[in-house]
Amino acid sequence: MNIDIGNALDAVAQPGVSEDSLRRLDDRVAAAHDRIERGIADEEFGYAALSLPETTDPDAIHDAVAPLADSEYVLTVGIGGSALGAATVADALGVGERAPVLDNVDPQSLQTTVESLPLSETAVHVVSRSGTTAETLGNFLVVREAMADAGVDWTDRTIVTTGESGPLHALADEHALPTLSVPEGVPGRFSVLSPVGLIPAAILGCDIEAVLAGGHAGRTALAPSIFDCPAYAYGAVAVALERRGAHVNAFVPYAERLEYFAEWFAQLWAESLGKDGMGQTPVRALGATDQHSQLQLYRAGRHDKLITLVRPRDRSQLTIPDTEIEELAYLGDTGVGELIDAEFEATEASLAAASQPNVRVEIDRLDAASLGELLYGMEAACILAGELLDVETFTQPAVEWGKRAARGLLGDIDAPETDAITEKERLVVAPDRSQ
Ligand SMILES: O=P(O)(O)OC[C@H]1O[C@H](O)[C@H](O)[C@@H](O)[C@@H]1O
Repeated sequence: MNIDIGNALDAVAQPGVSEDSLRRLDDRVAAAHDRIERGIADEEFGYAALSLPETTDPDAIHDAVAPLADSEYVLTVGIGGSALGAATVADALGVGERAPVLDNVDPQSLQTTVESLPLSETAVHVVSRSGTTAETLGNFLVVREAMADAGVDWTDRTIVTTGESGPLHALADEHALPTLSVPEGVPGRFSVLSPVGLIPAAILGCDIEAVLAGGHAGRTALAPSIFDCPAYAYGAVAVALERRGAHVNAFVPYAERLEYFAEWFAQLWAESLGKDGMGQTPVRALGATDQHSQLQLYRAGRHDKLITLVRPRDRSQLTIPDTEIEELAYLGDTGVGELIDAEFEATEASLAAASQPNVRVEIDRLDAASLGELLYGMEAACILAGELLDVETFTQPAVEWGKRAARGLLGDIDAPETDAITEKERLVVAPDRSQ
């Protein structure tokens, strides 16, 4: 993974960061790097995520999924960090269509998804670190019943990834389901390089060892200076720009198969850094599609954004055929990859010409190893950003508040947070239907 931060410098961008400020920030990055290395060595909560490329055992994953190797589809049932990683990996490796995800509780789409799957050829991967998340368990109970109704033995087709205890763990024990652990000390949004993110890809025959090898390359690339370490360069520049007014981070991959990656990044950035009145708001976009919609704002709107442009350097070859239409002659014999790269470079230049800060992130190609490296790099960038902002990167109390309020409303727990729902201020405006 390479990062080009040239278009974030104050010589180009407004807001921008001077090279002098970057050099000053580098001292803090060196201290943060020491802190992170200590956290990794001591397997501290959160920091332990950065050792996953070494601690995740791909053989244990292969053994656990072996009984499900005949599956055409893998349905992941989870939410947030327990779903986005699996979807991101499967999508990026080209098996996304065979790896649907239930990460919401919309009755209509739940029903449509379940009805559309050949349940006897579908593996179900239920993931919940806590084992208590209402959306996940509710969805799973619906899927389980649909399987039973279709005459499919759900216990033969279900694999569970969860914490060391909790209701999901108890259910897995009771039915002797193959079970893997969400690694100790790793919050869901940092767990992609573990069974949480790798199981669907493994069932569908992808090279999970290569994903982990890419993560390992990211691990060995960590270094105490932003001028030597792409992941830290990204995290540090994002923080420096946020301090100067870039409160939004628009993450724009120029590869369809990285669309889910932008979703995964959004959770990582928002849940980890959105604290103490700080944190960039992540926005998801897709190049080149969203050039034809959002780019207007990114170029001519407020100077409150960092635009992160992501692309693979090598792409598969596909040529646009020659045409007899004279006005389109320039397209004939051009690679589709060349076209999207031209769009990428034009967008980057157009943002710079309008002094809008942007950063280029490049991977070699969209394969398992580069994906692992990119995932790891963004996690390290986020942890570094958390250190520089001095926030609690690995907790999410604001999310937990809402979870407790909802469970209280459903009568599961006695949660004081639930009172806020009944005490909500109301000023309802409805159409006047009296005439
Ligand atoms: O894995 P679970 O315990 O089911 O949690 C699933 C998700 O729940 C919450 O929304 C948290 O904020 C997420 O970080 C977490 O990934």
